[in-house]
Amino acid sequence: MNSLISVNNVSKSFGKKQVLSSVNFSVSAGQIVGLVGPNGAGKTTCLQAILGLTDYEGDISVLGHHPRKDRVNMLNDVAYIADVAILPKWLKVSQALSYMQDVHKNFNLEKAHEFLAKTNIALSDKVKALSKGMVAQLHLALILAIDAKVLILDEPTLGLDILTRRQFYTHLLEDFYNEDKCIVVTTHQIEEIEHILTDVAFIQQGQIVLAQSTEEIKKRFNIVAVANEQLPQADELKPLFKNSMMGLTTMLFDNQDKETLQGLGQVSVPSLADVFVGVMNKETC
Ligand SMILES: Nc1ncnc2c1ncn2[C@@H]1O[C@H](COP(=O)(O)OP(=O)(O)OP(=O)(O)O)[C@@H](O)[C@H]1O
Repeated sequence: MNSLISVNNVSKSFGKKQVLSSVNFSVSAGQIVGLVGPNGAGKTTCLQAILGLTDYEGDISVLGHHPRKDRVNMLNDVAYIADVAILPKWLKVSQALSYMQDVHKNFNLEKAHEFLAKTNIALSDKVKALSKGMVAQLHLALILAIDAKVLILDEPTLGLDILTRRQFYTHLLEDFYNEDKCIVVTTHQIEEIEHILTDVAFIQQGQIVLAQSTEEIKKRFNIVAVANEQLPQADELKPLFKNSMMGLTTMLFDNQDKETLQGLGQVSVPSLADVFVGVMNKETC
């Protein structure tokens, strides 16, 4: 597969505090990767290294460019949303569009107009007069109108209501994504983006603890609603996660034989959030 981003053995410290330790992963065309981890795990630092916004040890290549040494060329084909609230408040929507057209050679004004026409945002509106959700939509219009190969989204829907969050991801798939591009997205609301992810990378204390396609994850992990009389046998198989509620115990298993699990109770495919909780409770995976 055609690798658009490759991160090899990347480490990063702030003073004595190591926040990334030998991080390795790659992202190919067509992949939508969720970088998921608890608060302070190193997600933003990792994305900033990929974008050349912070220095690091190790090697990163984005579309063949070095993010620090060749940043200007790299940014022709990379788009980035860091935070929905960073557009200047005094800016008019029309000025934001002209600015993007002036500074970005791959910005398509017509596409931005088309996108904005689907919203309640007027070209004459100032950013300060827009609601948070509308600022996010404007931001998205500006970013999706860039014909970028790589899109990096760091918690792009933070603070937005559920309808706007859903709309955001729908637009992302319909108006930006195609098989020549890749997206890396961080979020704490994994259940909301699970359906769009092709791959996930779980990060914990600066280390990637699991990096796999969502398809492989669904095959590898199983949730079992364990019957009470089977609890001792189930415990022997060392579940990653165990939850008992109202007399019913559910357990998450990694790489266990399906038939054996079926003997313990009803087996189902876990959500990525279940797998995340299980993997985070385990030291290594
Ligand atoms: N500029 C900085 N100076 C010192 N420490 C920093 C700096 N930026 C981040 N850190 C530390 O690096 C670690 C990782 O932070 P980072 O922002 O990458 O985490 P995150 O996974 O994005 O967290 P969150 O989900 O809370 O946004 C944290 O312990 C944080 O305190």
